[in-house]
Amino acid sequence: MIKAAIIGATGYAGAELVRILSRHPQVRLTAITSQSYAGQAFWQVYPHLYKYIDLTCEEMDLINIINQSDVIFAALPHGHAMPIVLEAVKQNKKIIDLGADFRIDDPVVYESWYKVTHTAVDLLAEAVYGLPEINRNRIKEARILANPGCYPTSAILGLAPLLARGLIEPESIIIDSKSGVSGAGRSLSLNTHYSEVNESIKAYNIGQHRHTPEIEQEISKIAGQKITLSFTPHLTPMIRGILSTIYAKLKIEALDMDLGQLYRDFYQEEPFVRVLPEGCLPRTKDVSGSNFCDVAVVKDKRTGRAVVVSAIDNLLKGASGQAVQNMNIMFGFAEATGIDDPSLYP
Ligand SMILES: NC(=O)C1=CN([C@@H]2O[C@H](COP(=O)(O)OP(=O)(O)OC[C@H]3O[C@@H](n4cnc5c(N)ncnc54)[C@H](OP(=O)(O)O)[C@@H]3O)[C@@H](O)[C@H]2O)C=CC1
Ligand SMILES: CC(=O)N[C@@H](CCC(=O)OP(=O)(O)O)C(=O)O
Repeated sequence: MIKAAIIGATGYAGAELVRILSRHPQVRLTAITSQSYAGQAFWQVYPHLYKYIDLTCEEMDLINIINQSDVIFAALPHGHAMPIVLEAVKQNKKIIDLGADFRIDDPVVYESWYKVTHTAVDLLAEAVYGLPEINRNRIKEARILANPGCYPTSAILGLAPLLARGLIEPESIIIDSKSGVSGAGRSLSLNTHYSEVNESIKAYNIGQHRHTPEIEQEISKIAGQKITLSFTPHLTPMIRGILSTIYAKLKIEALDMDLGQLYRDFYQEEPFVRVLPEGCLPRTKDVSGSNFCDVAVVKDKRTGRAVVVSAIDNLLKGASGQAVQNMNIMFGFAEATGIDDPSLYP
């Protein structure tokens, strides 16, 4: 049994961590923090978790919280994880950051996209990008785990088999992603309130979304060459889910290949990637509340393009489910412990 703390437990990602970890057989939750709800019982903030845990939200007393824990989850807005990671490393504890602060290898790239000064540059090289399907062996040894972004999870898992086999023209990649509104977090904002998002779909941040360098960095590693791509996110009137549709020009040698078989072989051993049978396409509805990433690949013979569709729940495989999957790997627990129930969401 390990002791876990969640910093930022009252956000959407943090609340999902509370829900999963409160039922995880190998974990005891020792502390949950909040900036605005300190002193309140957690269930008062999230009534659907009444009787799951009896912890009260507390202020971030970093040194003590880290001292009392074996693993710390940081679920804060980007720019806030650096002091937590520094203290966790000082106390030689494992830290899983759900934000973006340790995902980008190059601090200059991080600072230019996030407009935040990185204050723990010396630790960036140690951080492991936590996509188990790609980095499982490194995750086993990780002390600092950079949990991937939600859009990048759907994009990288969709592209990995084609890139690993060198079957697409790397500069031809276009990623078109649609997200539910919970991807923007719980804080109130004009862009995400009901009458702005309901019955409406819009593209945003074209060519300048912060997940672009993260996707490019990780798929470049898989391909073994530097890749630049087009990524367009969309906000859709649903609460959870991301559907990514990815287009890429196939190389000549791939035109006659069975791409579905390629994907099935690539993800054969993966507990959380489901390559759908031919003729079936992923839907956000089918992964909602689960840690699954559903994937399908279609060869568009007329244009010579591969069209890949992937679906995840942004709060689970795109955030907290994946964070627990990573924790399981880091501590040697069975990888699906606590996240193998497809009805996770009440
Ligand atoms: N939502 C999603 O789908 C995904 C989110 N992530 C990442 O996970 C992290 C958390 O996201 P999400 O849960 O959506 O965010 P929310 O806005 O829903 O929650 C943020 C949490 O951080 C706390 N917080 C906010 N500002 C501060 C601060 N200055 N100091 C201390 N605590 C603070 C909030 O406390 P309080 O409640 O008291 O205000 C809350 O607990 C982010 O980095 C996000 O990018 C990653 C993948 C997907
Ligand atoms: C719908 C929506 O607004 N989505 C968010 C996703 C960001 C997120 O959660 O990602 P990080 O973990 O990298 O901050 C956005 O586009 O900014």
